[in-house]
Amino acid sequence: MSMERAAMASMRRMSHSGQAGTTTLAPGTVRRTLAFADRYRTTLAGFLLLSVVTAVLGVASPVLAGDVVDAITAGGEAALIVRLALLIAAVALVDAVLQVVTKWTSASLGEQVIYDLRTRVFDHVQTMPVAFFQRARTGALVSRLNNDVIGAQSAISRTLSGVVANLVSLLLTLAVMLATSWQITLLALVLLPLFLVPARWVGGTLAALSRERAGHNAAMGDQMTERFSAPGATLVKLWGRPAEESAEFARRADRVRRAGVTISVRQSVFTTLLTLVSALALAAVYGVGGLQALAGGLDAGDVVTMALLLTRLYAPLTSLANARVEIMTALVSFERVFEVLDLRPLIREPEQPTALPAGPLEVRLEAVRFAYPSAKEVSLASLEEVAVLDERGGVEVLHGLDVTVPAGSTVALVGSSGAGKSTIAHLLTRLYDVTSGAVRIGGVDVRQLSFGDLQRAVGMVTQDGHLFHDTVRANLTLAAPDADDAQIWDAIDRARLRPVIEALPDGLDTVVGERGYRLSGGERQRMTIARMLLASPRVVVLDEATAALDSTNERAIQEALSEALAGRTAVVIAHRLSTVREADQILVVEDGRIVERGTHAELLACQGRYAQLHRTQFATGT
Ligand SMILES: Nc1ncnc2c1ncn2[C@@H]1O[C@H](COP(=O)(O)OP(=O)(O)OP(=O)(O)O)[C@@H](O)[C@H]1O
Repeated sequence: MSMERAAMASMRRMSHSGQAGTTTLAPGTVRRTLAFADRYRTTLAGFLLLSVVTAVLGVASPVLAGDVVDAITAGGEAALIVRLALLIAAVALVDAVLQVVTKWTSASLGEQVIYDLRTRVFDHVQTMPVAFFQRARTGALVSRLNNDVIGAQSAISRTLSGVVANLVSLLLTLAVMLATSWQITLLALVLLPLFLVPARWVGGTLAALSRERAGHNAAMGDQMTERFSAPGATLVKLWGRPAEESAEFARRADRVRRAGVTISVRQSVFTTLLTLVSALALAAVYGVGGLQALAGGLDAGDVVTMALLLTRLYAPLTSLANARVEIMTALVSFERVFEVLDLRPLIREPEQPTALPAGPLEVRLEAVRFAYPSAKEVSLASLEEVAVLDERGGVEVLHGLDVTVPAGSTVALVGSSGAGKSTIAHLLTRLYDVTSGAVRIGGVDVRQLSFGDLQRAVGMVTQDGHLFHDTVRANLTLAAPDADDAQIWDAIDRARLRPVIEALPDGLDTVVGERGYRLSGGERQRMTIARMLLASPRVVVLDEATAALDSTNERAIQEALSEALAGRTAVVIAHRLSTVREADQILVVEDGRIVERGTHAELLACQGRYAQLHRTQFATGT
């Protein structure tokens, strides 16, 4: 590698040195990183062996070149010169092959580390409770999976192996140089501070600048994802201040532009300086070496060898000078990955799950008390992008509920906003676990069920009817992947959706959802009903839409639901009078307690809270 290229490579490494700075690592990070690296020890050992062989070949070539010059000046035999030339060619050939093998080894190692970390983080994040996703910023989470994982692999594939390879190359070069001419070697080393001082200074300032640039880029990314999502863009159109949004974006883009120019200029000044210093050192080698050769203290070949070796001295030195910053940066990435892997999921699957009984299932809440978990229990400050986590939480929202929903019957939950109805629904589906008491399905505590059994037994239909950016078929068969077209159309018919799906450009294969074909609110709701019908759970938890639907939609949904709930145990957060009237039992929830229970007629007769709600909330219902 030429000195200039080495300097450039070293600069590139420095400008990537993002977050190191003065950061201190969590205790144990180094130990854990080494423990993690241990699984790659065979590949690492192979890589290091290759590095040693490459280093030996690297010094062999200058020594052989010197021998050629000596053979010429000594007026020696032609056969020796040919032999030496062939040897140089052989060294170059072996070196070329080893370069490819080394690249292959380090690339496989690096990609393997990325693969291992990525799949581990993804699998782990999937086990996190809903509360975690409600708090973490998606951008921060995605960055953890992308940037930090790549940063962490560089700790192993580049830094760990790079440091050793550079050290081997440096020591070998120095040894041969010292053996050839200790005076010239000392001279080359005296020039070293000229190399190292600017290298460290620029390394430090570039790291700070890169950090600042990364921060602004991340902020721009966040602004774009938030503002350019359909709901965000709508909000800005309706209420936002586009001029201020633009100014804010332009301010950040400008900072990125300025940081970019400064980084480039500093990099180029530094590279030029390095090239200059190495050229000066080369001049010194030729000058001092030439004079020594004239005085008979050195062969001409040694001068050539020294000059060639000098080009191999500074590259590993510059890399090693910045190794600390690089290692710290990579370790910080590792630490950030470990931080996510260390989060213990709040909702865990039992090791020995209990099986559910066959047939219709009773749902029972026994002395259920519940407080939403605090941020500390479910989240990380760095993923919420706040300095410290919100300490609040833990306030009890359900205060000792006892409810029994007999198998096959429907219970309607009514009450004012914030009373705790959705919270009850979350507990039935184990999006959260009770703080005390128990939720039992078919007599089994939900915490004793396997996730698969619980998911198959309890189906929740939510208000928002979220659809993935995928085909109608994929969205419907989410919980029933084996369903055939006949079953899918049957569910669509029962959800009163056939005309809607038939009118779509590609029928069942039309892409809907986030960026696909838009369905209306009522149509989306019927999609979720069709999904539930296909999955056919024995218990249905339903959060009725609060939004007023037009009468056709309303009737279609009502008919679909009545059919869907028939024969199943159902807990419905009711917003429509018709649902409430048809329920076998109505529970009035207020302030986390059940204040009244009975049928529609019974509750109206007692002229309490339900009667009041009936007059206000359900007055306009059908
Ligand atoms: N994720 C959460 N973290 C902390 N507190 C929450 C969370 N979700 C809801 N709460 C609080 O729990 C209480 C009950 O809320 P819940 O959503 O169960 O009410 P609701 O009866 O379903 O209301 P609505 O009819 O408006 O949907 C409220 O005080 C609410 O602020």
